[in-house]
Amino acid sequence: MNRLESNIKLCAVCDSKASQICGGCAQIFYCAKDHQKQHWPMHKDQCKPYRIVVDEKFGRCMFASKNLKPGEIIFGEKAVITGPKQGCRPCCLKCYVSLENVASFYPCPKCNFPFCQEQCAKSREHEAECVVLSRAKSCIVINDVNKSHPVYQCITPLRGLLLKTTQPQLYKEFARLEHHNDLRRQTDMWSIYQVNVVQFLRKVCALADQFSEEEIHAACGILDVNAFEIRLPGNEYQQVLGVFPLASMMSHNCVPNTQHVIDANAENSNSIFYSYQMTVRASVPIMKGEQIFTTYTLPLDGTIDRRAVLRQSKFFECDCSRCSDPTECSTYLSALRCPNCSIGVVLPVHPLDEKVTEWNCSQCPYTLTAAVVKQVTDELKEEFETIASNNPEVEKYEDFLNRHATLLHPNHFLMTSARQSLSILYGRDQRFSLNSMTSQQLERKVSICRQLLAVADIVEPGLTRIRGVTMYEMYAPMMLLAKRTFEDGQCSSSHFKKKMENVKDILSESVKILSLQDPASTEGIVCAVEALDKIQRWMSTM
Ligand SMILES: C[S@@+](CC[C@H](N)C(=O)[O-])C[C@H]1O[C@@H](n2cnc3c(N)ncnc32)[C@H](O)[C@@H]1O
Repeated sequence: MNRLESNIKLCAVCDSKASQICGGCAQIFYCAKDHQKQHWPMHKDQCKPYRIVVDEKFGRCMFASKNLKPGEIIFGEKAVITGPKQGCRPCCLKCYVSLENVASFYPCPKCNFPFCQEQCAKSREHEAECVVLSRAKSCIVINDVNKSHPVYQCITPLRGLLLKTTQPQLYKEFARLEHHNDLRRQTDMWSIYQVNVVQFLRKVCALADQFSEEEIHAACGILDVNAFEIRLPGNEYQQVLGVFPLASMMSHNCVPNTQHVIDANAENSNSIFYSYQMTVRASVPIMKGEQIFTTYTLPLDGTIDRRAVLRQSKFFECDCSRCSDPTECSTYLSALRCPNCSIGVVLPVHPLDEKVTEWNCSQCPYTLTAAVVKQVTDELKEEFETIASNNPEVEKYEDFLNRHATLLHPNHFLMTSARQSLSILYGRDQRFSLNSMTSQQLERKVSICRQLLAVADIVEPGLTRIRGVTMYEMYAPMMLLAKRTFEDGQCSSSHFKKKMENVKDILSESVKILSLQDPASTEGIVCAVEALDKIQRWMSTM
């Protein structure tokens, strides 16, 4: 039995009975503080609240090595590379601003790639790749900045590959990531990469002596399987990817227990891409020995869509408890309403066999085939997309909710998405500014936020961005409603005070959650903190 398994904990320095535990990893014990101090130089590299384990199902994965509280940092990590996402529109290769937002761009004199300004073209990030890309200068002609161009597909894999010579230690970390070449070989993407990346880099950029076809495909696969999307403030389209090798060790679960933020302005360090810093925190309590999960999909999507994304881009069949449950942990995010009895919900009998499963009503013999459910859902998705992409308006989403209330469960993912948009639009749409909204409309906004929270708290529980943002959206209409009823003499001052206490609690929680978010997106946090301060001062005078 080793030191960890024994019930009697021994000091890591002198083997005497220990009374203290290392607070960082909860794995090592000491008899006294001075021995802990003495041991730190040896221990610091191993002192982590997680461990990486190889598992038959998940491959390498991460487990908590101590109990973690919600909000506690599990690890922080800087990107080994960043780069444009596949299929992105033309963007600056340094700061990733979309070139459609740039009045006149600066073409790099050596390789012809367009940058938003000369300074970006001369950045260290572009040096090594420019040498390679300049060999293909004549092919790098980007005329239409509103349309994606295939030449952007090779940039991020090339950045990964070039680490081999520019930063061999980082290349080792990059290259050991999962690429699933054997499974990807059968896909359409493989043939696209073969032309746009492999042949382009080997033939046109003359890299055939440096990188085999297999190696270049592996770089493409590593990005598809592991890269995280980086949301840059003010950048409407998610165009940027970052590789964070340690964060890649987190497996997927459709109900994750972590949240991560990526700060795009972290201090520069030795890597040219190191300014992107990821921080991963526990979003709920995680017990020692529990697996640490992130999510590779959108938590508010339904099971069929989430499983399709995971199958196509991550090459596994998700069988987590949410995917296996027809009700999706009682959220009913994929459920339909029964048109036959009007009281039952129609759910898949075998949610993991989505292509063939029957969908049965919970109250009557009504049944639907998987094909019919798919057809109906696809049509509604298309309708929803049209609303979302063409100047989204309150009335259009409300109309969508009304028209499909007899067909879709109130929590169906399309209804929930409509509510998520409405939770923001009410109060922000010019025709629905908070002060001009009727009390009924304010109540509607609060009720939409509550319905959204009820679902989000199950599929993305704990201290999450969606909870912070939704609570922030709730506080102002609640405060206005309380004020209006008080001023109209419809509630006593003690009742009013109680309501305001409730508003303060909601805002405080929102501030607490949003403060854990990317410091670069401080706008919301500053507003929330200011509002909280105002309420607190105001209440102290009541
Ligand atoms: C980002 S990598 C995670 C690290 C990977 N396990 C490794 O050993 O490098 C994603 C891959 O891990 C595996 N994986 C992650 N979550 C999984 C899950 N819930 N079920 C099965 N496999 C999973 C899949 O092979 C997936 O393509």
